[in-house]
This record gives sequence, structure tokens and C-alpha cells, in this order.
Amino acid sequence: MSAATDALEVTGIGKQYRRLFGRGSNWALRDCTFRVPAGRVAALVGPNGAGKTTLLTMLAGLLTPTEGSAQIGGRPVAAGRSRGGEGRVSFVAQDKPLYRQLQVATMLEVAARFNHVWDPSRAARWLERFEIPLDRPCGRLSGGQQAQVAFAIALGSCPSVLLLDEPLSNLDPLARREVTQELLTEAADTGMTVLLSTHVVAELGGVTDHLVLLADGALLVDDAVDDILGSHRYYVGPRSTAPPVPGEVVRASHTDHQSTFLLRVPPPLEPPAVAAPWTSREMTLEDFVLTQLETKRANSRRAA
Ligand SMILES: Nc1ncnc2c1ncn2[C@@H]1O[C@H](COP(=O)(O)OP(=O)(O)OP(=O)(O)O)[C@@H](O)[C@H]1O
Repeated sequence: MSAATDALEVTGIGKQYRRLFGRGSNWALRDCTFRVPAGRVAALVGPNGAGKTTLLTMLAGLLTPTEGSAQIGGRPVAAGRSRGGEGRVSFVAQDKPLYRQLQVATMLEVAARFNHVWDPSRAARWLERFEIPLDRPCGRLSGGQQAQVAFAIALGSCPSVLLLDEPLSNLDPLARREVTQELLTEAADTGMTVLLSTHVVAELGGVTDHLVLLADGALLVDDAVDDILGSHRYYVGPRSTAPPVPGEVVRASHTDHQSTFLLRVPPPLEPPAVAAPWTSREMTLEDFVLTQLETKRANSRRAA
């Protein structure tokens, strides 16, 4: 994949926060390098405190990196500098700031004045899709409805890259699925790239096509979801010290009578079929994320 087709290019980025009390500082994120191709919906996943918000805030140009740099649409991100053209970015933070006393329709008018590129129909379509009342003050909407207004404003500004910090956290399960599917449609229709942080990995299957996994302020995985899922498979059979087919053992677990192996076969090879009594099944994205995090934790404990 050439750099020209990458909407987001992050090189060695890191952030060190000063401690408020006492001396010294903490690295929230270190040496993070990854790319997200244009038009993808990428999930930014990691445990609490992994550095997701810090990364998104730097990509939005609201926080200066301590090290490294980022490019959006081929142009460097610089804190405090507004962007236009191909590198236009919208960021929806966790606390979605809306004027509580303003009606939704008036809030959109205010947003239109703040954005030099604005598509009123795109914002209106999103609100209509999610049945948000335009005449209600924002402060009298539910948390999930307020989130929808924030998404509508972000989309109305026609970003080439949309950064969302835990967009699904206020939404019910049905709304979560609808929002992720609509974002996928928006990305497919407009070429917009989405990077969204989330803890709800189980609901990302079929929606995100790229995974960026952080843990303890470091990048653990940066890969296409199809490649991840296509190269891993579970094998379950009688208790055994070795898997029934060749491949890298990512994880093995055993009971008295049964063994389960998660195997990785790097693309372009397909994970092999298996003969009875062994059975095999696909791995989910949630399985993959949990396995990576467990392995990382076990390695850290061993090294300590
Ligand atoms: N302003 C700040 N000053 C000092 N430390 C900070 C600051 N903001 C974040 N941190 C620390 O940086 C680390 C990463 O925080 P960050 O909010 O980026 O994580 P996160 O992955 O978004 O977490 P969560 O999933 O809980 O939202 C944490 O250890 C956090 O305590």
C-alpha cells in the first residue's frame, strides 16, 4: 500500500504527560507507527489507559506530540492549525460539547457558521435517520441522542478523516449497530476514512476493516481485519501436545480430555482443513483482541 493511498500516516508518535503532583512525567503513548488506507473504517481498541484518547487528540491537532508526527491526507498535523481540502478532519470527543439551551436546528446553524465547508443535507439526513427532534433543546435530549447530534455536526463538515472517541458508549445495542453500519455506508459513499475508539469489540465484526490495537501505551497490532481473521483458526480435538495441522500456535488450552489450539498461518496461505475427530472453527475479532491482550499481559508479568 503506497503512502499516497493512506488517509492517515502516523510515524513514531508519542506523548509524555507531566505529573501534576510530584516530579517526573508519564509516557501515555510511545513510538506508535501505523497507516490507515483511505476509505477504511478502522477500530482503535485497547484497555483503559492504553492511550486511545491521547492518540486521537494528537491526530485531531488538539495536543502536541512529544515525539513523532502524523500526516492526514498527505499533510502534517500541527496542533492548533485548522485544515482544509483533502486533509479535513472532524473529531468527536468523548464528552460531546453541545450548547444545552439551543434547539438542535439552531445548533446546526451555529455549526454551519463555524465550518467553512458545510453540507446541511448530510447533517440533516443523519438526524432524520435516527429520528432526532430538531425543535428540542440539546440539553433535553438523551445521552445517545446528543451523541447523534454530535455525529451529524461532524459529518456536516464533510471530513476526509473522521475521528471518534468512544462513539458507541452512550448508545443502545440496536443504535450501536445502526451507527456503525451507517458510518460504513458514509465511508463507502464518500471515501471518508473513520478511526473510532471503542471497547465494544464484539460488535465490530463486519463493520470495521482495519484494527489498531494499543496496550500500555504501545502499538500491539495494526492490520486489516480480513487478514487477521483469514489467517487464524481454532482447532478442537482430543487432548494433545501438538495441533493437528501445521501453523504457529498462538494459544493452547487443555482440559483432561480436550485440547484447543488457536493457530496462525500467515497470508496468502489459508488455515488448513482438519480430519475427524478434530474440528475447526473461525476466530472472532474479539477472540483475537483478548488473546493479544492476555499474551501481552503474561509477557509483561514474566519480564517483571
Ligand atoms: N492530561 C493528562 N495528564 C496526565 N496524564 C494523563 C492525561 N491524560 C491521560 N493521561 C494518562 O495517559 C494514559 C493514557 O490515557 P488515555 O486517556 O489516552 O487512555 P484511553 O486508552 O483513552 O483510556 P480509556 O479507555 O479509559 O478512555 C493514562 O495512564 C492516563 O492516566
